[in-house]
Amino acid sequence: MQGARHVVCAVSGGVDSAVAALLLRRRGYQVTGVFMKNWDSLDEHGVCTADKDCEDAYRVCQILDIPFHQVSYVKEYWNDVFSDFLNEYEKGRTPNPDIVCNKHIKFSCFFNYAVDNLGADAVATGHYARTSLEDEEVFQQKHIKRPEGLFRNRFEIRNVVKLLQAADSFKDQTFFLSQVSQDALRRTLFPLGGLTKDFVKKIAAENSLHHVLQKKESMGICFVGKRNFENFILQYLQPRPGKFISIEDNKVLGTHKGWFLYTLGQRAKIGGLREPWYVVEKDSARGDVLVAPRTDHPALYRDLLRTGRVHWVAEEPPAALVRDKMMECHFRFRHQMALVPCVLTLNQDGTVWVTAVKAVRALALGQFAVFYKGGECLGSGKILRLGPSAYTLQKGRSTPSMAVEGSGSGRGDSPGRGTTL
Ligand SMILES: Nc1ncnc2c1ncn2[C@@H]1O[C@H](COP(=O)(O)OP(=O)(O)OP(=O)(O)O)[C@@H](O)[C@H]1O
Repeated sequence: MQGARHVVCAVSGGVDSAVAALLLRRRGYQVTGVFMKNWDSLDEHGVCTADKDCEDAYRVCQILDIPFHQVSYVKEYWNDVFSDFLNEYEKGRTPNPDIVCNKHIKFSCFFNYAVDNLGADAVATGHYARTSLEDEEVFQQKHIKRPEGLFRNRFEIRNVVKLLQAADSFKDQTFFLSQVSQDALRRTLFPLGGLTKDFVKKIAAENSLHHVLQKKESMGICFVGKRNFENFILQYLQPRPGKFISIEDNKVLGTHKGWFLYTLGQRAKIGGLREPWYVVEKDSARGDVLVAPRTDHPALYRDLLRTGRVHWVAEEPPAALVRDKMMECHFRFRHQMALVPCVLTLNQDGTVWVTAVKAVRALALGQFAVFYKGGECLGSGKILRLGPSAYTLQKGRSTPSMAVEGSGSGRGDSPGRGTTL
């Protein structure tokens, strides 16, 4: 009889991956923990947080009595994630480095290392997500003792694997996994997919994993940490001074150090003004940031966008979308925002138009539109073009974000509702 199957678990030093590794051990797998060092600098207090996290990850592996490895993807992270992050900001977009990191680092570099160097049968992470395979396996294990060979079939039979939302819908992290490849997903376990965060913490407490329980949840962009975003980004991008301009009367209200410091919907602090103003447009060509006087200003609401080429997790693209050229589903463009019903229209170049049933606040170029249908995360595409806001339509003017960008040039296709962009 063969030995237990080998699962390499990404252990970050946090509670989720610690419990993921613990559960895998309990399921009888041979587990190895790997810590990835992706960012190599000091935090706002001059402490290298990666070193502290690595120590915590090492302790997790000691407590669980599993082998520990550390790998450095500092160079890969810089080239594939951080450079993209800076480029996107320079273009006036709002990037999502966590989605890009999962695609290029965790589910590519780490996945390949685990399989090729450590001989893993599968990898695992502490993400709150599920796959269609996971469900099948649970079902099979309920009725029969897992025979040898079942595990092998699980990874070798070329069934399409779906990415499914976690049972804990508040913690669901499929948004961040929406660009993961089918090959990696096929060999990935998400042991926390059926659990709530509270339950995960309880398991950690009951199993001597107190040191990871005390850590704070990772929030925001990991490499920025608690630092002031403006100070952080200005270490890497040259200031590009420009004007704050009121969208209502084109009045110049003040100056800023660079449009890349602002995201749509964000409150802009304009020197000397006490009343709040909100960013509604960025004109990277002129360097201006257009602002509106209310957080719910109609200039912030749009119901139409176009993505770049969509990455479909399971079906490339969904058969119904190919057949009908249109498909109803839901989307979100920020983690944990409520899902928005929408209609997708497929273009020949693999991009899609997304028409939301009602206008949503603060859609921004560069964010990912992530698509869902019936609990399944279908995939995502980067937002490269926005439709007009009700306000701009009413005023009869075009805005910078409506300009053609990158792929998705709008050649001869339309969202199918008579909108002209
Ligand atoms: N530096 C790292 N080294 C190894 N694995 C990592 C690292 N960072 C993240 N991961 C993996 O990715 C998963 C999701 O990470 P993320 O930071 O988004 O979530 P989290 O809820 O804070 O997870 P955790 O509590 O395990 O830190 C982690 O559970 C872990 O499996």
